[in-house]
Amino acid sequence: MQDDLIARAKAWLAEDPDADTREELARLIDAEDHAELAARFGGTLQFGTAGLRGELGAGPMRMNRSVVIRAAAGLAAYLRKNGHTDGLVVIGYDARHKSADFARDTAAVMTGAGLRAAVLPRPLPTPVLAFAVRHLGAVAGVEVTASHNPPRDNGYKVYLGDGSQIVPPADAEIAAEIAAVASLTTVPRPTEGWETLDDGVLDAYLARTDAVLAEDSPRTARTVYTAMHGVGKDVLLAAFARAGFPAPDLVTEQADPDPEFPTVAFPNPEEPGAMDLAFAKARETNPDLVIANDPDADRCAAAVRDGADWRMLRGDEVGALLAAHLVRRGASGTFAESIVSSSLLGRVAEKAGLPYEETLTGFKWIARVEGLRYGYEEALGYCVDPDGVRDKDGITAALLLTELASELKSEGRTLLDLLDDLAVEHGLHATDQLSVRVQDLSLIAAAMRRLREQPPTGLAGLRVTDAEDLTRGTDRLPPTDGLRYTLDGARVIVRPSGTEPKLKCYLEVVVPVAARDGLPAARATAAELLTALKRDLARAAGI
Ligand SMILES: O=P([O-])(O)O[C@H]1O[C@H](COP(=O)(O)O)[C@@H](O)[C@H](O)[C@H]1O
Ligand SMILES: [Mg+2]
Repeated sequence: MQDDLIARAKAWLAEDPDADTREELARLIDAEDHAELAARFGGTLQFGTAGLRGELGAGPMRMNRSVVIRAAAGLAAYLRKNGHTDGLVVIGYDARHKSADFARDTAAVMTGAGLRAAVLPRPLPTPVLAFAVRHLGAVAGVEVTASHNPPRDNGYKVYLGDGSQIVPPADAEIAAEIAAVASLTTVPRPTEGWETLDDGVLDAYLARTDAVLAEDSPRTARTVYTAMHGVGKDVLLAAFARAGFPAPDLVTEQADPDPEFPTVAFPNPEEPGAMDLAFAKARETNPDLVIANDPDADRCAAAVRDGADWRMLRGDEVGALLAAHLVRRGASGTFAESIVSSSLLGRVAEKAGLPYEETLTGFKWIARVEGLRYGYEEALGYCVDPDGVRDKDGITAALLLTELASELKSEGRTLLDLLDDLAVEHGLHATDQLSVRVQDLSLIAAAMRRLREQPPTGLAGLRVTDAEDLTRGTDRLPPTDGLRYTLDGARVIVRPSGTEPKLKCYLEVVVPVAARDGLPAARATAAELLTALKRDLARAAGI
């Protein structure tokens, strides 16, 4: 067994084109570090919520040049089998460690497979790549990014010609082609022959952002903006200037790309502390709104002044605000969200007489909803212009939210006032998340098992009226590893993250509100219920 492990590691090492990972692997082999080798050679990275994602390092369970070359070769084989023998593959990348190398390897493999490859001119937001796929008539797209993951991670998002990320069965078919790549020596990798795109594609993306805003809407809201050490700044500033918004005040320490993300523990606006510098700036400049992108700028977070200080809006709050704004503007088409997001969107759509759909987690699902006009997920993702970008887009979401803030400002109101309106109209929909990061992935499986073996019959004093195991799928949803509990006035979903070593529990309580003056009491009740739900759920899951 252990000899086999060493043999596999040596075979991998012999083909590894990257001096960094070669050195790392040679050290592990010399040290006969079986535990580390088993962790790296115990399987292969699989497509998750958003493509491949994992820690940088040597071996098939890590992100590295060998894994990327195999992934690209598998994708090329899949495209060729599906009749795209000389189609265009467009490739984007963020500013993480190795991202540019992985993009170049992908272009080389596509070129070697007889496809045409075009690489974006520099590190750019993921939505620019998603836009470029359809704009350029590509048969596929790849974005090298690990989004908001820690600095040591990287990843690989795969899009097909419809501009959306892959879903079953394409992901399994591509995975089978990847598994069939026996040796890197069978993968031709020319050193040239692909195109590096110029700024034309970015100009076209920016021109398209015009479609997001109403022609004569007010553009007065002042903002503070952080790019979270990622690639969003230049494109966001260009889009804001084009729209005629005041230039955002930048969180300068986080404005430019830095693969070490030095000022934050995790470059994710959802994580505690990530917004500290943005809040400090906001206390100085007192804007109408604080906006953050995640490092690949497909997420958009927002914060507002609430009483004496600033507070983050939850993804579900921003999701409802944007929906209400689009409804006020007379939008038509389907509103959609993932099942882990707030049920308030369904209420808003219903009231407006608009079709509404629920999907599994991830924009690979939301973006495919037929007739989609607006889609969002609680993880700070919003698709506000599906004809432009069939994925979440942190730039256009920021534009639309800033337009809404401007419009409310012109009425002497704020985003919080609009949230109050929604609560009075539809009941207070309060959400929270219990998210547990683990070192040892088996803890997540153990928690899921425990919940399956001993399903809770009540949580936070509320009765569980329905317990669904989503691995069986439902009449509307394909199978997924998740559990959903319906309670009297609450809903809980538990699932393993598909992008990070985390167990995520999504909580929602709905508290009726008779009139505006009942809001503070409703908020207090909701907060208590959410706290109790977290406590009882953690106990039931043993986490
Ligand atoms: O990382 P990003 O910004 O691309 O975001 C990715 O991960 C999020 C969290 O997924 P999970 O809960 O499985 O970790 C998903 O909601 C999103 O659709 C996906 O694109
Ligand atoms: Mg992202």
